[in-house]
Amino acid sequence: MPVLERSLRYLFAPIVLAFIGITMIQQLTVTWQEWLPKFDELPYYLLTLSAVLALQFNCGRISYLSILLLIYYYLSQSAPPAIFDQDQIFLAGTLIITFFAVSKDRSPFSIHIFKVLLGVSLCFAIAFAWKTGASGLASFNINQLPSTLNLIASLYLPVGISCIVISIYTVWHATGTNSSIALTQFIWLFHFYLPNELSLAILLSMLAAAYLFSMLFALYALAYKDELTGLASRRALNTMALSLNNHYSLAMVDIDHFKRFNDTYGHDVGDQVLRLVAKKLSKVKGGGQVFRYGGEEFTIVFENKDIELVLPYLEEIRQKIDHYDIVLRNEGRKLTSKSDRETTHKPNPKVNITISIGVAEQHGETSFENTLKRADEALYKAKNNGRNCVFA
Ligand SMILES: Nc1nc2c(ncn2[C@@H]2O[C@H](COP(=O)(O)OP(=O)(O)OP(=O)(O)O)[C@@H](O)[C@H]2O)c(=O)[nH]1
Repeated sequence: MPVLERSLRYLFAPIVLAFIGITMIQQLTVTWQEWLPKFDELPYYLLTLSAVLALQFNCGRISYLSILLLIYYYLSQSAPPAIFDQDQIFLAGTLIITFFAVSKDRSPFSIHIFKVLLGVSLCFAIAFAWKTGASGLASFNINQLPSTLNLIASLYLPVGISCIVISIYTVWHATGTNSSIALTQFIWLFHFYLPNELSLAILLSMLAAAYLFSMLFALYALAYKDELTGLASRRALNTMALSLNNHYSLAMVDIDHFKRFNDTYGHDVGDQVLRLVAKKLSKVKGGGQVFRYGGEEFTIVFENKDIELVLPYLEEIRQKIDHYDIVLRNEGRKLTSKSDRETTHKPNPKVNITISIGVAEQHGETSFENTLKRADEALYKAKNNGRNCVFA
């Protein structure tokens, strides 16, 4: 996925959506004044739920953040902690969010909990030291300090650096969890810089809801996406079959002699080839929806399309894969990128793979399983016919 798309999807979209959400809730709170006290309890339930769910799915970072926010909310509702002032808490929170943004998800019930405790304590220590140092600087005649030292005396510098680090990391490692952590930073900034705009209870409830949604999406991907190729999985195909009408064409695609390919070049290269074929297949024209059926088999469903209409699209994709040269690196026999190929002087070995396709049409009352079986039979014929062809 290009960097721009990753930035839009994982960094800017969640923040813009949260901003729109905040603005809408602000409008609503004007008319719902009497309901506001009822929201005070909500972060306790939602953050606890997200902490427990995150524990269940080994999303350690979301779990820790939920617990820390829960503690912060509890303390801010009762007696604010006396040892730290607001600036120190704000800076410590920012550093903790940055710490979680750049660390990996580990099981919260492992030895890593000590690393996390150490990291969090260190963030508090840095915040404390920074503020103390900044106060020392401020005791000078601050107007005589160079502007960079003025920046240090305020919190803009560390907070700015943290925001940049979180943003880069979120775009670089574009995942739902990292996106949620970037959103945490946004909500944290909003809470401290605009404290009177929206109550902490509503902000934290929104954030906890975002955590829960991100976990829900991760679960959805787990159930309906194939991990290796990123295509929709066989389970997704079975679910789609329930909503298909009685008019569609279905193609079964199989890579030819894939066992031989695996045996010659290794399983890792085989995996790369599967990804490559999946990428090519997903560009099939005619509105075909591509699924990984299992192993080296794929399924393409063309809704409301006759078989005569889809045959040229399938033939086109077969030819594209047939004509595609896969370049292997000499050492390690790994696939190379285009730039690698251009910079390496020694010509790398090229290999070709081909696919066979069997296609069947559903037009009437026969079941999905029946159509799938007929497409499989057509595929069998394509294999017997010498492979690298489309058979209906
Ligand atoms: N690398 C890799 N190989 C896989 C994966 N899933 C299945 N395979 C391999 O795909 C091969 C399928 O081999 P076969 O079913 O015998 O078929 P084939 O060698 O493609 O021969 P034909 O289909 O008759 O052309 C096996 O060697 C499997 O190990 C996977 O996820 N990754």
